[in-house]
Amino acid sequence: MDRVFKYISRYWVFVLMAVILLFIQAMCELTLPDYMSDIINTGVINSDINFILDTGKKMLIISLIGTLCSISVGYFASRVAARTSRDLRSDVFRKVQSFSNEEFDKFSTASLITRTTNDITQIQSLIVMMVRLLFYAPILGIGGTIKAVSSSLSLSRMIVLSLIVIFMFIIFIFVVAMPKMKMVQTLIDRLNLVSRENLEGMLVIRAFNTQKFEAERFNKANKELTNTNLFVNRVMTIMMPTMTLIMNITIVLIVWFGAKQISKLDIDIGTMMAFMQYAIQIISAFLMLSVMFIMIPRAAVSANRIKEVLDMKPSIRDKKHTLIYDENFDPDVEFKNVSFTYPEGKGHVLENVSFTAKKHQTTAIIGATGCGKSTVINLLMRFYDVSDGQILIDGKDIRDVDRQELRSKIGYVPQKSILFSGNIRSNLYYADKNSTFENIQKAADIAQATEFIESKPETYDAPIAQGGTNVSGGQKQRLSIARALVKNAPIYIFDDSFSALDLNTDKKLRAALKSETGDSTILLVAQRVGTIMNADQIIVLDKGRIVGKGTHKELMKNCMVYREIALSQMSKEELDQCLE
Ligand SMILES: Nc1ncnc2c1ncn2[C@@H]1O[C@H](COP(=O)(O)OP(=O)(O)OP(=O)(O)O)[C@@H](O)[C@H]1O
Repeated sequence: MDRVFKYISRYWVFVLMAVILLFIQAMCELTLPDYMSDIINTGVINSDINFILDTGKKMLIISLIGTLCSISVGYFASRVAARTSRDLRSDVFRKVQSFSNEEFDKFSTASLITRTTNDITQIQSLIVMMVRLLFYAPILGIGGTIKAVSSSLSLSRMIVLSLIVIFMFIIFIFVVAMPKMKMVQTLIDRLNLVSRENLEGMLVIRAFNTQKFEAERFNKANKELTNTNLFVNRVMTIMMPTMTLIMNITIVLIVWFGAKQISKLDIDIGTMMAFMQYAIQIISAFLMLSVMFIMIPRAAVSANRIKEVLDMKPSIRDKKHTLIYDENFDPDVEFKNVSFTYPEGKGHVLENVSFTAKKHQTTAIIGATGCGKSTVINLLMRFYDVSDGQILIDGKDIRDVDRQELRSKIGYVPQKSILFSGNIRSNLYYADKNSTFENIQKAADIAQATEFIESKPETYDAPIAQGGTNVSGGQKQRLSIARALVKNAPIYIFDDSFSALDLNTDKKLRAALKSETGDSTILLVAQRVGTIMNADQIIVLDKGRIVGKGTHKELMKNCMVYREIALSQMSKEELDQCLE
């Protein structure tokens, strides 16, 4: 919670205003019973209507001031809470953006969403309560106690008794409900996770007819959350009526003992009436504090979850003094004895990988699934850092270079094409918002996307749905290739980016790429031999090790793994034909 208090302290002026107003409000509340006592003792007993009306007017004005203060406090409390949660949300968002893949692997996406939304809402509700009650309740409670004791010490014992009972009851509630309250956020995480998987995997779920299984999975998560919430709410539901009951019993006891004292002429009726109101104020103050202290642990769990995100040190960070590439940038990429193990993984995924991808050349990487092709790309993009060895670009270790600078030199097409909601134009300008439309058109041309873009009535303004669900897999790939090409980067990475293209488009695209991006270094990961066989250099990976390096012809002669892959996809005659 201390982290949250730091955020709140930015708005100390509003908090101070609220505290001043709360003080005035509490003072107003505390003086009202005195006037009530005067009305009874002087006005009612002496049948003095004018006194009753005058005092009534004063009470009305005091009530009005109290109400105005209360409204203003509500305004300040909401302002502090809303601004604090806005700051928290943007800091969490910014932090998450700085995460490398390692941190994403640690927190699930569902959990990060719950932390940014639901957890911060919990804190926001607590802040509103805290600003309103944390100062008000003690002022009211202490003020009420002073007034009650000074009006009747003997009746004050009733209040002490009642507070002891309430205190024990609250401890009971605390012990019973707290463990469940703390579980709620984790259960929301779980429900989010199942919902996300269900919505994202809807097609697979339908294809495999697993709706029933998924419904059961969802119901289980939903039921657990509902039951926990129900339990907590039931406990909270019995809390208020029980408290009211205790308060009413206290009032009855005050009236009973008070009546006896009135008959003995120890106190007058007005004092007893005022005392009753003080008792209500003291008990209410106690109730307000208890409700707040019950809310605090749940919000503390949320605050802790947010702190975990904010305190997470990204495993990949730029060095204090980073290098910048100059205008003589040489886009040669060199892997020098690179080995890599995933943070949560066991054993090397890449072992002693060394090769150089030269400018003006296409370097292809091929190998069986899971052999480490995408890992090579992930390391080059610095989504992860190498465990051993070095990756050099322009002769500089990429760990010494500013990450933004590094990535500005690379046009990257990921294995899974990702488009953003908007339209085709906004997705292509995503790479460079200052690009010219001619450049955009050229990129679309190279990516073989022009034909399908222009077949749409809105052409470049054709809408793209969230996740690019309203275009085909091949069209999505072409748009994401075009987006990378808009950058006019000195290095291009295509991570299995042609897999959804038909062979003809694949061929045309590669030809256009070669003629238009001739000066760049191209790294091409592929599963299809047809896609890479004309590359200047082919790296063959097998279980994270390089087992072959050379041109298609050379590898067909001297690399068994490559030959097996090639022959499993095409006949020898076809392969020879393709090369001619
Ligand atoms: N985030 C991760 N954490 C732990 N292990 C991982 C992670 N990502 C990949 N791996 C493992 O690393 C190995 C190499 O994965 P990689 O994605 O590089 O293979 P690939 O050759 O690109 O496969 P494909 O052709 O199927 O895309 C695999 O065994 C995979 O299970």
